[in-house]
Amino acid sequence: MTKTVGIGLMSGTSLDGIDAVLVEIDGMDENVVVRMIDSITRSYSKEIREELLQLCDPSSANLQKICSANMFLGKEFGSVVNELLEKANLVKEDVHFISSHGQTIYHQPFNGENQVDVASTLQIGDLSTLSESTGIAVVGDFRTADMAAGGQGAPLVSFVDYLLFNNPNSSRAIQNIGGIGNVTYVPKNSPSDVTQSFDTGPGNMVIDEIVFRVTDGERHYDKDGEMAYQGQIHQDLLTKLISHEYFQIEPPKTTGRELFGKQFVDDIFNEYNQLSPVDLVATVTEWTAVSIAHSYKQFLVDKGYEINEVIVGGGGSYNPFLIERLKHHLPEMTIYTHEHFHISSDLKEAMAFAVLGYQCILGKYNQIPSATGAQKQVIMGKIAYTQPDALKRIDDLRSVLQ
Ligand SMILES: Nc1ncnc2c1ncn2[C@@H]1O[C@H](COP(=O)(O)OP(=O)(O)OP(=O)(O)O)[C@@H](O)[C@H]1O
Ligand SMILES: CC(=O)N[C@H]1[C@@H]2OC[C@@H](O2)[C@@H](O)[C@@H]1O[C@H](C)C(=O)O
Repeated sequence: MTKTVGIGLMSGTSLDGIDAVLVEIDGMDENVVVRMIDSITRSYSKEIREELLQLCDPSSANLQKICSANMFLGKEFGSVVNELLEKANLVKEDVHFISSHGQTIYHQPFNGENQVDVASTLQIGDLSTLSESTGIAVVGDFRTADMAAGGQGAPLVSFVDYLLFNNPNSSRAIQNIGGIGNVTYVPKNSPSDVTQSFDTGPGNMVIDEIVFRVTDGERHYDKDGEMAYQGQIHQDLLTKLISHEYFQIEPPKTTGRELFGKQFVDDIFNEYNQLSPVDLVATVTEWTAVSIAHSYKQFLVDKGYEINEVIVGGGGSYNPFLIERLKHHLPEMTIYTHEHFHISSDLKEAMAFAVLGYQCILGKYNQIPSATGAQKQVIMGKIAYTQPDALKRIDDLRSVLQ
């Protein structure tokens, strides 16, 4: 093997499925270059999605099921990797490492009430199981290291956003619209320690849950914004949604299903049960666009941080209604999707995790404290292998590159 070959795995908060990308990587730190060779996406079946959704909610989660799902997902991730290798005509000996985000089932960025209830995060999908089922060394469980250094454990892709989008002439907001929305602000011509990052609020999470309920489980997202286009935005509901306390919190900040999950949608249905399904979908989609635009204004532009370009990624970038509304609310900025930069909006996070895992193996920092609120730089990730040849391939990589 002459080039470094890695696999990035992402299973995000939308719980739509597993993205796997095969990449070639050269250089490191600010000189890292990543090129996608192949990819696959495996959607979670309706049953698996429902099971995982239950584990994300403390009122329905069950300890035995969390324990089992951790091993189940390790195997499932392994089977996705093996399918990708087959598709690309490669064998395990051709790959140095896998880097896996894991499935977040709970994320608590702040300490709770008693001394045990500390800030914490849990991504499942056992690393040893994944390594054993593929024969390849695995890096995973990134978020805890950032939290151990006082960070919020997210957003982590900010490190890679900085490397990919830092530009001498343009200040950029790199906006992910997955289950949750998050932004990385990369001011023009700046070192990485001025990069800021935070979760802007809901991405598709609330839209998806509403679509699932109003279609009796037939659909789990608003494909191409079809429902939203047929609806009217309901001002009263929109005003209520925008007044959510999350939007007043100063960055760095992160959120998730704990705030914008089933309970949140229950409350909307209880109070606005007279609204038509399409009006509900139009209104929560508008809310996602408004929450992004307001966050930029409140936490960046009003503080003197100019934004010239917005580069949107994640599944929400395929919702034309959402993108139209974002353009409407941000008329002074040029809005692109990642495709404009020859990067797949869908697969960018999986690619980003491949880079984070690569840096970890090389003993290089892979996090930006100003983006997560950590007190210092750390190397995020844990490495697992179950066979000597898997270890040998990461040792070879280190001896060539370090
Ligand atoms: N054609 C489309 N039209 C509308 N929405 C779409 C389309 N394709 C994808 N989406 C939305 O994108 C979501 C998936 O986005 P993505 O895969 O970026 O999320 P994720 O990685 O799970 O989340 P996160 O980044 O929060 O961890 C789907 O659940 C759906 O709501
Ligand atoms: C705890 C957790 O899984 N957070 C996710 C989630 O999904 C989007 C947003 O909230 C972001 O903060 C983060 O993921 C991306 C990959 C990140 O860390 O950059």
